[in-house]
Amino acid sequence: MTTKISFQNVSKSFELTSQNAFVALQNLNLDIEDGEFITVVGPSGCGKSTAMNIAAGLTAPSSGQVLVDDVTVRGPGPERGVIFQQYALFPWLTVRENVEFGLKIAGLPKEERRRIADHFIALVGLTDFSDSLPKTLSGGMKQRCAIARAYAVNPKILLMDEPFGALDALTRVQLQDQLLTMWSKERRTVMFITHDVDEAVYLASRVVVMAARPGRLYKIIPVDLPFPRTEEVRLSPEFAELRNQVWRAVYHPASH
Ligand SMILES: Nc1ncnc2c1ncn2[C@@H]1O[C@H](COP(=O)(O)OP(=O)(O)OP(=O)(O)O)[C@@H](O)[C@H]1O
Repeated sequence: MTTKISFQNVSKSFELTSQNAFVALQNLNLDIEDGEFITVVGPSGCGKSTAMNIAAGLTAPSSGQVLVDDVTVRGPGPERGVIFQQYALFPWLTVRENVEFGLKIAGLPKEERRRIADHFIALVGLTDFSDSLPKTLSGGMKQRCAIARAYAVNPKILLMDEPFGALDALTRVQLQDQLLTMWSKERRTVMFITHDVDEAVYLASRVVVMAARPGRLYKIIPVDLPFPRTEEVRLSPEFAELRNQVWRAVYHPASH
């Protein structure tokens, strides 16, 4: 197995006053393997988004470094697709135009852009809405569009910060399944932040649990559940046991 993303002693402090700094992330060491799906959970303020933003190249670490394919991250790059909780679609572009956007920037010819966009729009189940504007879509549909757009440019890494956080429970479960289906076909490396312990266990091959004040890695819990993950897996005693284990690590870190 090869390491795709490597957090090496990554710390981040924010200056509050000239005398006072807040440590958002302390000495994070974490290797994510090529093609792995990891989820990151932890109490509010434990530095999950900070860690992801550093990997995305949107925030610089105060010390340490993140390597992607053995190269230090110094800014955003096309091999890393980022998806946030807020859909961040261009409101004046249709679903297809949104999905084609990155391909256009990359200079792909029109027919190829269209073929790739249509493929990913179909994968997320939005074919009938290809010509719709974002404002006419539900929250779940907007997020599907954002996922198709991120996938279309073929990033080897997907960094997802609570992408399903704003969605209702049913849409959320549907998008989890769609994401896993796409992941199993096109093995990207995924780092996925969530507050939802069930979601964390359902999606991941490893759950990374962080703790707060200062933000740090607390525990890594391997998820030895079979893929594809199905309703049967979700209802199994093994799933329940893992969920309890993650829950205890997140909410009662000192008690075990
Ligand atoms: N620009 C900033 N200036 C000062 N403090 C910041 C800044 N960005 C983040 N922080 C602080 O760093 C800590 C970690 O923030 P971060 O957003 O990474 O946490 P999180 O685990 O993603 O939280 P949540 O689950 O609530 O989204 C928080 O206490 C936050 O207030």
